[in-house]
Amino acid sequence: MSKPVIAIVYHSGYGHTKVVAEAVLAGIKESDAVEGVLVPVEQVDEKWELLDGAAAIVFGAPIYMGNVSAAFQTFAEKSSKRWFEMKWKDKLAAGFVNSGAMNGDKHRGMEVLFGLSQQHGMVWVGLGLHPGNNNANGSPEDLNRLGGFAGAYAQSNIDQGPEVVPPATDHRTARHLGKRVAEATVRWTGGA
Ligand SMILES: Cc1cc2nc3c(=O)[nH]c(=O)nc-3n(C[C@H](O)[C@H](O)[C@H](O)COP(=O)(O)O)c2cc1C
Repeated sequence: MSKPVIAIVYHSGYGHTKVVAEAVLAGIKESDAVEGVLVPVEQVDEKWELLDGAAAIVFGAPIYMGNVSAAFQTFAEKSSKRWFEMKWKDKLAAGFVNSGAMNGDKHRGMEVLFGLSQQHGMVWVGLGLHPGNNNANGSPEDLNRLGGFAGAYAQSNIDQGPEVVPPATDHRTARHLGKRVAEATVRWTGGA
């Protein structure tokens, strides 16, 4: 039997959110029992069948003007064709967002990703971590330094390129999400 597929559907206008998507993929790849695939929204028209066959879909977007980017939202609207037949019902879902500001209205974007998953009848997997960087001994190096619960949050200084930001700590948090979704997928599907 083939391995359950976890697709990561993401948009990245300038490469920063792509780095986060790659970190999620690295976490998925820690498991031999599942297969991870990156799907940039620009390529989604060739990937609908792959998404229909996936066991889990992780959604990722940069925050533009306090919301997920328009390109991601275009993908979300195109996915309505799947919604009519409830093709994604009972797949696992998870999300990650990335923005320039520490807050930057990231959670608003995360709620859009969650809402998309619920429209499709999917089952949401959160981050499953305590917040880091929230006490006297805490540090920006902590896992989950931005203290998210619903998914993986990342922050990229707006004057630095994706080879520098988001920082390694956010890569680790995103990697944790990928690993968690892989483990959840094995439990949810009964494994390969
Ligand atoms: C059109 C536009 C709007 C943006 N709006 C926000 C915002 O509302 N909040 C924020 O924190 N950062 C905002 N940013 C910064 C981006 O979220 C940040 O640069 C992010 O790393 C871009 O990711 P990408 O390279 O994957 O596109 C905006 C950037 C652009 C280009």
